[in-house]
Amino acid sequence: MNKKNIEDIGVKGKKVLVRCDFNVPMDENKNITDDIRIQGALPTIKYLIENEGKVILMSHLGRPKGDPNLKYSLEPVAKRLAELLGKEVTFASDNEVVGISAKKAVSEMKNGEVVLLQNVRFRKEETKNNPAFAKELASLAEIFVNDAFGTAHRAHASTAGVADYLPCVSGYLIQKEIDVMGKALSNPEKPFVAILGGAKVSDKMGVINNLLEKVDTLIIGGGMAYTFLKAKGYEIGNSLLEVDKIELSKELMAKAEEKGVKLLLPLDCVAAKEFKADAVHKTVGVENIPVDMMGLDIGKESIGIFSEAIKEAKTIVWNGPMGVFEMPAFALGTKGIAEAMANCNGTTIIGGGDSAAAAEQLGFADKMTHISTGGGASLEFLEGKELPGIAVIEDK
Ligand SMILES: Nc1ncnc2c1ncn2[C@@H]1O[C@H](COP(=O)(O)OP(=O)(O)OP(=O)(O)O)[C@@H](O)[C@H]1O
Ligand SMILES: O=C(O)[C@H](O)COP(=O)(O)O
Repeated sequence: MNKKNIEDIGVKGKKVLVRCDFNVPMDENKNITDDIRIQGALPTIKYLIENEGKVILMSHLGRPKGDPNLKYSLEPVAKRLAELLGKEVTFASDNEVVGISAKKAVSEMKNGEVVLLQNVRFRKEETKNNPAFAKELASLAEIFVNDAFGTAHRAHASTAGVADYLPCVSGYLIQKEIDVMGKALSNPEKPFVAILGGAKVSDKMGVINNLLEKVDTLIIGGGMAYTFLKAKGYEIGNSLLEVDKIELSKELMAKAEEKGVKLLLPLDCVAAKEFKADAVHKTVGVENIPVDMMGLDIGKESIGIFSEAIKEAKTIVWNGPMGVFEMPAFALGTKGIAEAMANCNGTTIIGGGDSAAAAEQLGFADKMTHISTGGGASLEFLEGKELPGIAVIEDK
């Protein structure tokens, strides 16, 4: 993708407004439980500091729905960021985001200093992409850097609207995300294998449809596999089923055949009586799922077949866990796939969300080529959609 980035624009002495995605998980005591998105923003922030820009950061956190609810304050992020940078980060706590303290902090900034604004979703106008709010944000700065890949699928005031009033370039995080995933989609080294899992077929329809145009092998596991198995005529007991997607599953299987894409579905599964961590369970062939049980993970045979396909691949994209990995009894399938990816020689890309969390939790994260910081955004990217936060970045 031929977009301008921060190196294409002079930042020395300039006020630079940077949209990050600091939407990080926190526990009830407001401790950040995973700071991967803050870490992901550091290269851009460090570049701007080193090149003597005045760095004004903004982000959303959670969904406060336009109310200044302090449960969603970005103050803990300012603290963590300061620790990671080893440098003071001034937090402008105005509930109206662009308020007295933000304006004062920005007007007093020296080159290389960092200010973080309050959660942009404290303003109702943010998610409506209101031009007046976008203009207010833009009035703080001279350059807009979008580095919020995780929010690039939202056309909001701070992700897209602000670009109507300021020159807009990308940060390193967005650039890396679009470079790695863009290359996998447009010019993948073959064989190209995609693995899709997670709960719902409906969430991934567009992704399956787009990837069928590009991959050599498509592996489908997780809860969504049962709708495909049902479409093939298997009885799936109490497993997850989207009845209204059975026809579509048939169409997608027909498309795979027509395109010469090898479609792999589970051959066996770990079936349980209940959706519970300590539920009675056993491994059965998919043709033998008892009527009173539900498939909560792929079985060993499936792990073996899927791993073989991964071993041969040169490009692998994975989105969605193979089973209910949050419960140890049903995490082996997801672990097996993560392990096969970690040990293969190809380019390995994890499309964010739950699969990224699973790879992290299971200890394979540092063995992957790229783990996207976007959940919904990476899905839309894999669907082949143009993301509004990327569309606004100026072309080279
Ligand atoms: N066989 C199954 N039955 C029921 N739930 C399942 C099954 N397999 C996986 N899941 C659940 O699917 C959920 C993940 O689904 P989701 O579609 O959100 O994945 P994801 O695409 O990785 O996440 P995101 O959309 O955030 O990127 C997990 O919580 C997991 O427990
Ligand atoms: O976590 C995410 O996927 C992004 O930060 C976007 O958040 P949203 O779904 O609340 O817009």
